[in-house]
Amino acid sequence: MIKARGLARKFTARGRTVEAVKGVDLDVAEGELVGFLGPNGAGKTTTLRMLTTLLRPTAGEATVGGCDLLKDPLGVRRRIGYVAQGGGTADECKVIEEIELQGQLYRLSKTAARKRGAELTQQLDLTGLDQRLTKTLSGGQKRRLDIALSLIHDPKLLFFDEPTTGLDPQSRANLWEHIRRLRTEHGVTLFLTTHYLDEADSLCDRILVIDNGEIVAEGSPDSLKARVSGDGVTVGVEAEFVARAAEIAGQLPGAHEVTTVDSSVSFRVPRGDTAMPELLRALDGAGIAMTAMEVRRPTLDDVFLNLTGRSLRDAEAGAPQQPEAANVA
Ligand SMILES: Nc1ncnc2c1ncn2[C@@H]1O[C@H](COP(=O)(O)OP(=O)(O)OP(=O)(O)O)[C@@H](O)[C@H]1O
Repeated sequence: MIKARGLARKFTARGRTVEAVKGVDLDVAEGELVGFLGPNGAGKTTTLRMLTTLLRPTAGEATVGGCDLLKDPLGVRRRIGYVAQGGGTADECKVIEEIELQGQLYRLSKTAARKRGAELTQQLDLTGLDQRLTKTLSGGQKRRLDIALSLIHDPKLLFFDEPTTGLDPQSRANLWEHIRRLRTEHGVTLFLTTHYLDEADSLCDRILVIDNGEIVAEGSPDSLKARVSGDGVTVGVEAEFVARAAEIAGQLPGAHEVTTVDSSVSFRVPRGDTAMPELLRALDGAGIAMTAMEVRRPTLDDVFLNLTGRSLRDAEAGAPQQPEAANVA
């Protein structure tokens, strides 16, 4: 569905050049739900705007929905839907007017737009809201309307920029369900950007981690977590046996970062669930009783920390500000 090679974009503002995206390669297969995760300013939106023809790359090439991005941008636009970060509805428009207008943009007749609009409003739990002004919708309803509008021409590939930014936890969970259903019930391939770790973790089959305009890791949430940091294990033993228990833990395959505090030993192993029985047996053999145990799966923040030396949250705080003016294509 998406194949990009060396996609890059520079911006020049006030004599300063920002390399927003530095030669990104990416592949998304039909039916995948792929997340583009990175802190503010990492280059997510710029990549998305290039892939959706809104911004011309300064280098690289891509095919999107089977069409060449540079040679056939119209073909790309016909095959994709795009939900922008802030949405695109006008406050004073009624829901039905937005749907009809969107249909017209894709050359649907008024009747066809209404028919498709009715299907989409039902699918996205917006039934009965046709006559409401969009400014009266809740954040979640507005976001679902943005999705409905992006699907009016029945695209099989949907780009979604920061789907749940600004939504309360309940609306976020509800929107995640709708996004999942787009894939499972309607066969839509989804490519979304997010800086929320839990969103990428819970929603996506595969995650591309981007930092400073470069992809620094890629994989399923579980494989990323397993590959980069391993599980954290803490076991409690009687204080007099701590040193010996630490020695035993350190001999487990792949064990690293072994530390002790009072009567507990902490370490990391590739798979905590399989290491625990082995550790239990070894401690038992040495006559040491385990008094407590805890296995913690690593988070995507551990992954980011391992890759970049910064936590994703710190990276957010230190994100560069966007210059005031730029030569947008
Ligand atoms: N029009 C522009 N002019 C100048 N610089 C820009 C422009 N658009 C983006 N940038 C810069 O390019 C870099 C990447 O920005 P981009 O918006 O792609 O990041 P992002 O990962 O989507 O961030 P966010 O999560 O905040 O949306 C940032 O340093 C940003 O300031």
